[in-house]
Amino acid sequence: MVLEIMSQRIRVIAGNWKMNTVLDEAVELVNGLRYELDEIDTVEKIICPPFISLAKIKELLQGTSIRLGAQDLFYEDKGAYTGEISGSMLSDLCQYVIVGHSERRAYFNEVDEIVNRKMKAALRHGLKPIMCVGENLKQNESGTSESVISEQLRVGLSGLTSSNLMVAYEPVWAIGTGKAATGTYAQKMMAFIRRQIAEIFTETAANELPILYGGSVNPENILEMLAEPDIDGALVGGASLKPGLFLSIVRQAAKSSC
Ligand SMILES: O=C(CO)COP(=O)(O)O
Repeated sequence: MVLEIMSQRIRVIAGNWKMNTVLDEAVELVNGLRYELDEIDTVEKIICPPFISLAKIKELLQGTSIRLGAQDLFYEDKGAYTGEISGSMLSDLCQYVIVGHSERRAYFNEVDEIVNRKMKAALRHGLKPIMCVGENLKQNESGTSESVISEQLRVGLSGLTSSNLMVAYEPVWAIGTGKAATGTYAQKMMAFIRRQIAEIFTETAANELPILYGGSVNPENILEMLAEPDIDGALVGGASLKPGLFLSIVRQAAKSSC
């Protein structure tokens, strides 16, 4: 029964380029990836470049199976919010948007209430949000990981009219450190996340919703992650900037598809 439900979820590998690549470099990176990535059809492949490259990359990806995502959005639709980018601006450029990444929570004071407003804005504009949750090192060491994540989910997902989204579990201590969580630990946390989602939405929604692991994912550890029943894919940072590494991760994910 569990296996049957699992097989209904798709494999997803998303690349979060963060604040890397000027336009020319972004074009070069996409050109180095798109033909080979396009051929892999059992994985949902998403790249999330900086805002300024989205329009150009949209053109380069036209007619391919590679999806485009933004790294953030603002919760208002338009107006006097200097520097911000709204869901309405993104909706004809990309299909996905990362919301509540731990770097935004840490450096830009994005509290759960803001994450929630951004989730609503994304859904309002037909974008599929990838909502990030995860504990930091201190919370991990003090044994409060589950309560931290539970609160992030409860507030972040409150009042949503749709569960057409993904969740990324990214333990902050594993991001950019080269120290990925073990598959066993990530599975434990992600099974917990799925149970929380069942309570917030429904059992069916929880079974259908892809949950991705993020934090030092590379070609060496991707299979360990994907062998776990509640890990449907990965949100990849550093390794998504290297075409060879990203392709290797996606290829392995394709082989591990049910
Ligand atoms: O933050 C991440 C993806 O959103 C993970 O980054 P790294 O893969 O570089 O650890």
